[in-house]
Amino acid sequence: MVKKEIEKRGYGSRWIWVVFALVSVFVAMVMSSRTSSKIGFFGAIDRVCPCSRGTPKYSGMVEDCCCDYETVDHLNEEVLYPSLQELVKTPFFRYFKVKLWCDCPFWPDDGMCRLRDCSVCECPDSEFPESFKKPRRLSMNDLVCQEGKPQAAVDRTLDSKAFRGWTEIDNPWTNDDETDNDEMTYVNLQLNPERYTGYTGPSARRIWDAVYSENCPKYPSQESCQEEKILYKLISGLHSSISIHIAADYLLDEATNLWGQNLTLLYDRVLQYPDRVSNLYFTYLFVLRAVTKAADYLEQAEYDTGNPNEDLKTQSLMKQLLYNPKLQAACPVPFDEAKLWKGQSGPELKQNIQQQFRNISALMDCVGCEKCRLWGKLQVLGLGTALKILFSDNGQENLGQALQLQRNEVIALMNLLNRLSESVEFVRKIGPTAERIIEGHSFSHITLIRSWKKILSYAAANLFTMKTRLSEKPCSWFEKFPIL
Ligand SMILES: Cc1cc2nc3c(=O)[nH]c(=O)nc-3n(C[C@H](O)[C@H](O)[C@H](O)COP(=O)(O)OP(=O)(O)OC[C@H]3O[C@@H](n4cnc5c(N)ncnc54)[C@H](O)[C@@H]3O)c2cc1C
Repeated sequence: MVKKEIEKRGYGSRWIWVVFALVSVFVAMVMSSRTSSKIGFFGAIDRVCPCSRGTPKYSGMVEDCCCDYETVDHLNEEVLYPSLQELVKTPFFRYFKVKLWCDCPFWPDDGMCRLRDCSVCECPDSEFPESFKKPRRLSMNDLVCQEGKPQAAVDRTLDSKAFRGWTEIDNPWTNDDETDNDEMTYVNLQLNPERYTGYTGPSARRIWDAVYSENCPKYPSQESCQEEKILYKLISGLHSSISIHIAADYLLDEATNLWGQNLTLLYDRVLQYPDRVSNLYFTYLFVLRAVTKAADYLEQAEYDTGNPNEDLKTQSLMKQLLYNPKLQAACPVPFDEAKLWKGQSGPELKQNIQQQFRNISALMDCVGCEKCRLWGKLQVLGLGTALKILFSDNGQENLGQALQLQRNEVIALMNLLNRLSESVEFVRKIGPTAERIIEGHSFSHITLIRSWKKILSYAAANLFTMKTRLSEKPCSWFEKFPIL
């Protein structure tokens, strides 16, 4: 009788639909979580329709610059990125002179100072030609010193060419005394790519906190003047670039030594904060402006490493880059430095900010991972060189007369520009895909879980009402269950 009554009222078929709907939601959830675990950080790129790009997220002028996002992307992809990739491989640009000691002036009692002894492991002089100025080869002790992480140690192997020194003039924006001394070592940058090293936790956090809170006035604050904002943006842009390199070359599986891209990290640390992306573009244009401003100086510099063929190639690559017609036409003045340090307080402000930047430079000696210290020092010196180029003419017409650069500064400057160019290219190429995957992924998860929870609580609370409503004249599922 009951069965007949159910059939007469049509409950049977309707309940089947309810069960079917619930099972579908469940299956969809399972499928989604499976897909996402397969997606993980990688591999999902093929699933995303390349046509659904929509309008670019970043458009218009890069803040405080004279060039828009689309132009930067285009110029970087077409001109700068390929040229810089070639340039940094040349013998002149691949060796960087650096003091790798952990010689922190701010917190001498930090436990990481145990790194100091390990970082300067002296090797027998007979291992290297005289001209190498005491380079040091990686020893087993070095590995022990990198907080147990071999990927954080710097490979000090050099090839058989060294170069002649340039003038040695101190950079007022940086802390290090760049003159040659026993503490300096030459590093082949090509053997030490900037990538994931496993350096994380309180030691890394302490450096960034010190950089931001102690040296960079908090931003955005209303009182911040233009120059202070610029210092903040330079540091933030550099920080974004470091994070992007970590994401682009990440140790996915330590057991199998598998390296690849970590899109979640890219999203979590950079992409989800549009200001960090725009600060990257700002820093890139700032450094590019310094390079183009010093074009005449850089063109005439001596790129002599004792290898005439390679040195000619370096000179020619530099010229191609500095006087590229596309660059000159599309973005002739990427950043206008003339508007800074104006007014009565200009000179004092400049001195203060110079001191702040010197502190940031000194903080690089506190970085508790050798490879991070290497790239941190190189890039801060690169920024210091850009600042020196942009702000050392004091309004003089002829920059060439006021400017004198060290070889190491030029190496740091061009390698920094290359790092930033790689980051801009990575964001352009991978950014939209990473955003779609991560945002779509979390959206589908959250939406499905919420729907599922709502259905269960709705069903529990309204079982009786639901039964009554189902017995009414059928209508659309959406009218019956507005929560869907
Ligand atoms: C000089 C230096 C070089 C390093 N180089 C490497 C390296 O080559 N390889 C490697 O694996 N690790 C490197 N590290 C460590 C790395 O930068 C991170 O500190 C580490 O991976 C831990 O990351 P986190 O998630 O705690 O956030 P962190 O990147 O440490 O950021 C700390 C805090 O700074 C803020 N922040 C983050 N990014 C920005 C930004 N772009 N602008 C403004 N604020 C920001 C956020 O509030 C964040 O919580 C380096 C660290 C330093 C200080």
